[in-house]
Amino acid sequence: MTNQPTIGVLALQGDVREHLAALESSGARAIGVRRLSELESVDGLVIPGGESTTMSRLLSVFELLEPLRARLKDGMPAYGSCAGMILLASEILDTRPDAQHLDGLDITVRRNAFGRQVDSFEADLDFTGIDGDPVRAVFIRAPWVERVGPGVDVLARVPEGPAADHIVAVRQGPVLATSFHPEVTGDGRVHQLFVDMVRGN
Ligand SMILES: NC(=O)CC[C@H](N)C(=O)O
Repeated sequence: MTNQPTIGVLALQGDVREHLAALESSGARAIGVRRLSELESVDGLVIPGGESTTMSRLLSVFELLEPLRARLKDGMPAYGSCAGMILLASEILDTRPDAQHLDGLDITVRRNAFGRQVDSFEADLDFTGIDGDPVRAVFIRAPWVERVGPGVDVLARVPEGPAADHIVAVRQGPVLATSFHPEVTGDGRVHQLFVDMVRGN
């Protein structure tokens, strides 16, 4: 890897373009990943928001599920946003029985967790590892994290309101996940954090 890492965005479904742009702004070379050769060529991978059960089905259809599990097991850096967080988890609550997951993070997530109170909302988060202003977080039918394993750092929680204290950002070694969508706010700091993680890997 040169100082400009190549970072893929899983491009089967979801808001791929926004992530590609945010990664490029953070100094990475960004490519969409739809096939095995593309997956093999990247130094790290973003799994975008979208719909986790659909994406899990498409991962099987495109024959990327096992290769992606293998790369994660091998230590490839990854960042999952919303549906991407769900896919990276080791356990998913409130999903379909046939939904697959990638086992890249030792966490239990609850899918559509905020939906019982409100589908979508925004909040300002204190985010460990990101200095300065709070991170404006946009949640869209988002999951939250109900359990973290021993090697997992909690980076952010909902600050107030009915869902206060629920975990919405975590990191385990080279794998980062957020319940929310930093690619839609124009604040590049979460992508910058991930690009720096890939550089440091
Ligand atoms: N914005 C999102 O990625 C929503 C995630 C979606 N609710 C799911 O279950 O996959």
